[in-house]
Amino acid sequence: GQKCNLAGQWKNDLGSEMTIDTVFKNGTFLGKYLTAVSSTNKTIVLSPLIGYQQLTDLPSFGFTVKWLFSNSITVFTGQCFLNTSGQRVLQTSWLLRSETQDPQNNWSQTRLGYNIFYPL
Ligand SMILES: CC(=O)N1C(=O)N[C@@H]2[C@H](CCCCC(=O)O)SC[C@@H]21
Repeated sequence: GQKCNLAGQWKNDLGSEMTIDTVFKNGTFLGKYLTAVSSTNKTIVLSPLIGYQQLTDLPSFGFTVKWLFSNSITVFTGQCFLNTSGQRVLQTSWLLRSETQDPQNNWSQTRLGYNIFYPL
């Protein structure tokens, strides 16, 4: 059985909220991401995500968010754990890739971070 499924609503310490809709039998899932922070000055809007999780007890996963308010993409990867109280926790790393018109700026367009998500 699946101890730590990704389906449901999640929040991280930045205050961003994520909803993972149905996890299909092959581990694919769809969802939505409402970020609380942005590297742009654009108005933040709910953005779609697509991902895969393994179908093990404490699954590894990956997903991609296509931001609808900025020309950038974030890819997340991580694993689902249970804390000592049996609560699900998502330990993640991410890469935020921004777009630049000038290839000379390519070196500076990828941000890396780590973040933990808790069930909402
Ligand atoms: C979980 C976490 O750390 N993050 C989160 O919840 N929001 C920020 C970034 C939002 C990017 C918005 C689009 C843009 O600024 O181009 S994705 C990684 C980071």
